[in-house]
Amino acid sequence: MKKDDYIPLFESKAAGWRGVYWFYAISMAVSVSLICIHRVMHFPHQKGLARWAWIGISMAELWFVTYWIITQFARYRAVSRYTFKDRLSRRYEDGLPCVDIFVSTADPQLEPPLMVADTVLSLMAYDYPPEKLSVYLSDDGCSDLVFYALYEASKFSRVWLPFCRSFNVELRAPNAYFSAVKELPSDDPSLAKEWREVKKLYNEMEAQITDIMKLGRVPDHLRKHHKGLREWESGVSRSNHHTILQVLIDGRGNKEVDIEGKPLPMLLYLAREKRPGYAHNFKAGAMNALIRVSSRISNGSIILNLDCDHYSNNPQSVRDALCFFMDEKQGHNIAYVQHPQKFDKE
Ligand SMILES: O=c1ccn([C@@H]2O[C@H](COP(=O)(O)OP(=O)(O)O[C@H]3O[C@H](CO)[C@@H](O)[C@H](O)[C@H]3O)[C@@H](O)[C@H]2O)c(=O)[nH]1
Ligand SMILES: [Mn+2]
Repeated sequence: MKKDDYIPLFESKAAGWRGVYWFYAISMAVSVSLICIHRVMHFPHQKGLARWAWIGISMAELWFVTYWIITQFARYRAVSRYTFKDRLSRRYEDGLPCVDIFVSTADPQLEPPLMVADTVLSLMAYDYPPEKLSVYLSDDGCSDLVFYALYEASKFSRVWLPFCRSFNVELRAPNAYFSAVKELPSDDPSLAKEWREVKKLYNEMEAQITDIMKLGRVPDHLRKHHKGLREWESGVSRSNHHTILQVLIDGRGNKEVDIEGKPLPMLLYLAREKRPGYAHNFKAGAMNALIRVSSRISNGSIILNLDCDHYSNNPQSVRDALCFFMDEKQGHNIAYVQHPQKFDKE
């Protein structure tokens, strides 16, 4: 590409509402200056407690002002960023990089396995070539309940991914989708039929996972469903166990397909080895373990990291991030992209 031919994959524009920010910043700066003048004018000339109090108050104010100035560095030139995914697709659709997605969970009571399954499904359903996508779940709680939920999610993905694709579903976490779309979304008979079937299967999965949670264990008749559950037969406890690594969907060779015959992304479960007396370093330790494991399996050049309670509400998120990394001019300076977070109201 010649120098002048450069057409960016993203652009940054000054964020809106800058006038409000400058009004706030300037009025704050003026107020702070007035406080300083006031302090100097009221210096207590007599030694004693009043002077020490003056010194204490002035020091505290000085530190607050210093902290405030530092925080303004991140705010005074706020920008909004816009990506051009159509350009990304035109230039790189056949050469898109492999992406490894890391999700972490740590406690099936605090982070319900059904929620973990929803999050994982929203990631598997990204609008991205499935053979280039691998989803890894790290379970620091080392729970067979979580493993079973992931197994159910792997089965449900075979209908959920084609459904999202065919009807261009925006919210690809099934729970969020079915909470938002409570009635039949249109009178198109093919959509109506498929919607009912997919919702029925989702409700079955939900019931199955809710039942095992109530029971507190995976019952024997379900343990037969996946050989991975045998890993829990040898006295595994949360803080003392061997490594459990299970491939639920092996994306290699496009052997595993959805109900439309399209390949599925890879899906893996990892409970890293834990022994008493060793520091495991919480989420950071889990991410390190996933980097080591994924480097031997899919070794994607891009890593996307989410907590299990952060489902993806935009199927284009991976492509958005790639617009930053793959921009010919500015991409070399970018190592990290943070997506905005939204919080669902309870
Ligand atoms: O031993 C642990 C403890 C936690 N986690 C996971 O780490 C994530 C964050 O932990 P949590 O206790 O839920 O922290 P939050 O305050 O909810 O999360 C915020 O704060 C964390 C710590 O700064 C960041 O890592 C998160 O991305 C950020 O959303 C969750 O997915 C956990 O499952 C583990 O994998 N192993
Ligand atoms: Mn959390």
